[in-house]
Amino acid sequence: MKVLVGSNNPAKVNAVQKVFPNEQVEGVKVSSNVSLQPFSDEETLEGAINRARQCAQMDKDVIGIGLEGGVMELEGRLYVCNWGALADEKGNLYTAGGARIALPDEIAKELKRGKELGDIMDEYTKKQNVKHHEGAIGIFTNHLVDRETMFMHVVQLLRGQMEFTLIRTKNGFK
Ligand SMILES: O=P(O)(O)OP(=O)(O)OP(=O)(O)OC[C@H]1O[C@@H](n2cnc3c(O)ncnc32)[C@H](O)[C@@H]1O
Ligand SMILES: [Mg+2]
Repeated sequence: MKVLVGSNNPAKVNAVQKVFPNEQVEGVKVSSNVSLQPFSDEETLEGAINRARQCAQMDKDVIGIGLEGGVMELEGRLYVCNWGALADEKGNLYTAGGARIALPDEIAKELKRGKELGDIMDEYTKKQNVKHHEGAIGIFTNHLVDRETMFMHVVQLLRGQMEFTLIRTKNGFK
């Protein structure tokens, strides 16, 4: 079985490879078909599903995984949020959400002005491509949880749900 990941971002592809160590994992460029900066859980999840479904249709005997980052507002604060989806050729779809943390006000302000979080983080840290490395979550947790680790958790939740369904179907329990 091949696992196609709808992104070439190493933080995403490496997370999937670590959760599927015995499978061939490949990153492929697909469109999320949502905004470059999703601004709600709904839009972020939709982006993940769109990526996963396109990957699942690309080849035979593959599963497709879509991982999408975004931001969402809750009680007046902006949180970075993450969603994942796993699709197979038969049309089964599994979804899971990742950790979220509140963003500092100065970051939220820039997001509301229309800037992308990835660009804001590069300016803020004076680094390049933070989104391919530790991500906003890594920076604002003092590197205790980086973007790859956070996505690994999402992918574990996806793989676990798929396996649960496969075992349930095989054993016939409800
Ligand atoms: O190449 P792709 O797969 O698109 O990877 P990406 O880093 O652009 O990630 P997403 O499209 O999933 O994220 C949507 C936007 O949110 C930003 N973003 C989300 N989480 C982030 C994080 O932890 N650190 C930095 N930017 C993040 C990112 O810059 C994107 O512009
Ligand atoms: Mg992107």
